Amino acid sequence: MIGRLNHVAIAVPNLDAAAALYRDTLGAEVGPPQDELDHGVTVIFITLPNTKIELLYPLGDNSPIASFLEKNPAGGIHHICYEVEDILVARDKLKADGARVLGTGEPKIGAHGKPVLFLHPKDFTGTLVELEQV
Ligand SMILES: CC[C@@H](C(=O)O)C(=O)SCCNC(=O)CCNC(=O)[C@H](O)C(C)(C)COP(=O)(O)OP(=O)(O)OC[C@H]1O[C@@H](n2cnc3c(N)ncnc32)[C@H](O)[C@@H]1OP(=O)(O)O
Ligand SMILES: [Co+2]
Repeated sequence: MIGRLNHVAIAVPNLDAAAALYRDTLGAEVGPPQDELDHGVTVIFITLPNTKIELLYPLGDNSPIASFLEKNPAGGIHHICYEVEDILVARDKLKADGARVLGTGEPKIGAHGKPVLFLHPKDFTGTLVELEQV
């Protein structure tokens, strides 16, 4: 059901410092910051030859990454995002198999303008999974 790896997201305590590390030290193609109010994060995408890295920084009072950064003050890998062809078909199959879909259970529009959903990390070997319809 899942397709390509769309991105690996890393929560960071300092977005500018993380962007500089990827641009200047690692020589990667680093995009501009995007505020995603609906998701409570500011993101920067880093384009690699075979996938993307999504740097995440909290935005607003109820950011879903706030407690993650409290527990991991230096930052860390927050989620992985897999592409799916039909997010509702994928959601319904996963729910039928017992997986917990986070939030309202309805897709939201993600940073690429496409529908996304999140799956509980406890149901996926301790890894928060994002699905993005492509
Ligand atoms: C920019 C848009 C979009 C895109 O297009 O790419 C994005 O990527 S937005 C990214 C931010 N959005 C989200 O993460 C939404 C989904 N996340 C959530 O709903 C919550 O973060 C969460 C996963 C339900 C966790 O909520 P939280 O309040 O932090 O709960 P707990 O601290 O109580 O955690 C419960 C339990 O789960 C473990 N946990 C939490 N986060 C992660 C994680 N990222 N990876 C692995 N495990 C995680 C946490 O440690 C707790 O475990 P126990 O202590 O053992 O109970
Ligand atoms: Co993401």
